[in-house]
Amino acid sequence: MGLEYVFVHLKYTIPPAVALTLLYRPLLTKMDIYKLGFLISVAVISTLPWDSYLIRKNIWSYPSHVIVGQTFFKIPVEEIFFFIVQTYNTSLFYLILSKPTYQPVLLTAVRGDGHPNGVLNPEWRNYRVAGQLVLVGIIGWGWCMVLSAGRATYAGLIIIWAVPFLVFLWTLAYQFIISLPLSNTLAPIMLPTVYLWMVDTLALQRGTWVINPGTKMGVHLWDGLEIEEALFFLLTNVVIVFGQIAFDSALSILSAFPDLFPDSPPLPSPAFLMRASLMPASRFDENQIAGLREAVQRLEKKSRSFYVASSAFQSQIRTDLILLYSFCRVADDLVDDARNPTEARTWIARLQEFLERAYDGNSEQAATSNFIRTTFPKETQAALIQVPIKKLSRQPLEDLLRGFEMDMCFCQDKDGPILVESDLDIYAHRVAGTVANMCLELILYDYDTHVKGEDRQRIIEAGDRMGVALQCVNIARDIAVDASMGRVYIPRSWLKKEGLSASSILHNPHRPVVEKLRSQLLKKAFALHKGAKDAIEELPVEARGPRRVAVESYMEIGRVLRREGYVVKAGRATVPKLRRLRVAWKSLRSQ
Ligand SMILES: CC(C)=CCC/C(C)=C/CC/C(C)=C/CC/C(C)=C/[C@@H]1[C@@H](COP(=O)(O)OP(=O)(O)O)[C@]1(C)CC/C=C(\C)CC/C=C(\C)CCC=C(C)C
Repeated sequence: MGLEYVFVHLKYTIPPAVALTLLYRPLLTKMDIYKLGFLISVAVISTLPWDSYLIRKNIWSYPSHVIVGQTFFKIPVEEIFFFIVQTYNTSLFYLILSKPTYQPVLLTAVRGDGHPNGVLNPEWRNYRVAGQLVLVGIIGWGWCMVLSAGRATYAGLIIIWAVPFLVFLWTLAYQFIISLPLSNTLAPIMLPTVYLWMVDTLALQRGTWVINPGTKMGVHLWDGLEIEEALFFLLTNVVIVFGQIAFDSALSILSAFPDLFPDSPPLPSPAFLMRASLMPASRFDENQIAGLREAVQRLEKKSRSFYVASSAFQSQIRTDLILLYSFCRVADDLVDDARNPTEARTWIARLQEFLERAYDGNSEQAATSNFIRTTFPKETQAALIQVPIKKLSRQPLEDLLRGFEMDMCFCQDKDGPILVESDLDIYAHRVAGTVANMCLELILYDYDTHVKGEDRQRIIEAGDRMGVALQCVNIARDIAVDASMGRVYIPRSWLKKEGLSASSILHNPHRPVVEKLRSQLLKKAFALHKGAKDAIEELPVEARGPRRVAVESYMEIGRVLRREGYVVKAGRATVPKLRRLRVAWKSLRSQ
């Protein structure tokens, strides 16, 4: 009995596992644990018979003085632990590096000749087949090596065992494997591979495991690293990363095409995921994918805070929040960017009609889509068609439109609708409390939580107050921008106390006393934030960190505004990128 192999783990595989776990822990979701558990089980089950065969055939061996002696099917327990820890570490690399990527937009609808809706991206079919042919060719080559029963045997055995998994995973997820950035594919493969190559070099040199000279080629990648070992670690890491990608591809299909899978559960079974993966790409709705792309671009362009926050959410809720953002943004912009008050009112009336149709149980979805296509500008249509209306109640959307109507009052009356602080509360509730309400509805729906009755009401009310807090920060930030649009959201009663009127702000929004009013708005915002933030901890555990990121990234604008000499871009105080990332990280870690 020996502890040599145990020390390899204690020194080289467990420390990175601990470090990666600590790094990823704030973002770890039930779905990640499910994915990890599934892939580790597959790795162990599929490797056991192969490894056992290799040991029985004496292709590799473990001297008895380096292992503790406990074996399963002749495989030392340390070796079985290796399958687990390697799959775990490489998977965590992938999870960390792929987090910023919003994957559903990488799906591509593919149709060939003879499809009733016409040909679309036919070259993708060639990519799939070409990949399959190359991989099957490699398997054939591996068989020849094995059949030669000579020095290429071990290399051949590695190939005929690992590459069939790759054919399968390529077939399921070739679109993602091709389209994901290299930081999500090549990096999580190569970083652990090169590291394991170095560990393997040490282990072979120390004789922790030994390869039979008769079945290896004797070629070294570098001094001390047999080419077979290099190939083994490379291929196994490719299988692990492709396995993760195939999982994500299925989840993306589920979140991008809810109509194809209306019964999708929050944690779909492997069979359900397989059904999604095997959905032919000819059935993907390219308009839906284009709509998602538009929505993400809109979010990235218009709100850095919510864009950063969105990457902390997992697949389904991330998609729904992005679509909700897109709808709110488009509706707000239609009204704000109208050329005159009549046009703005027309947009509000049309949005109202959209709501009536969307919530009318007798109205066909196709008829609503048709109404949108004939009534709204092209670039806004997808945002309206794709808003996850089935998961949202009607009242907050109605109230949001009433909030936009309040904005219209500035056109009739220079003093506007915000006379006293309670008017500010009503306005902020309508344009932001409602948004918080809808975000919470989506979270509670997507995580399938059973928060009901008083508990649900308490969370929704806290969300409303948090929305009002965020809106106060928004108003404090935009005093000058709003004034340029003829709007003053600071209550007249506050202005009066400073001897001012709405006109004086419109005339000069940079006068020194404005800083005092800005502080007053921020004081209100932070008081509301303080009273509401604890309710975030009552949300489903995986939504807490990301929700904190969304709220805190926005409140950070308020913190920046409280400091003297803040940086202003396009008339607005901004939070520098590094600081935004620091806030996101801190919010994720605080429990
Ligand atoms: C992570 C992610 C993708 C989140 C999306 C959130 C979302 C749907 C935001 C919609 C934003 C929007 C365009 C609304 C229209 C009305 C409006 C302008 C509201 C103001 C937003 C600020 O956006 P921006 O700075 O881009 O606005 P302007 O350039 O000035 O036009 C608001 C300040 C409202 C934002 C309010 C929220 C997102 C609510 C957040 C609070 C919660 C979810 C509640 C937290 C939970 C508890 C239990 C306390």
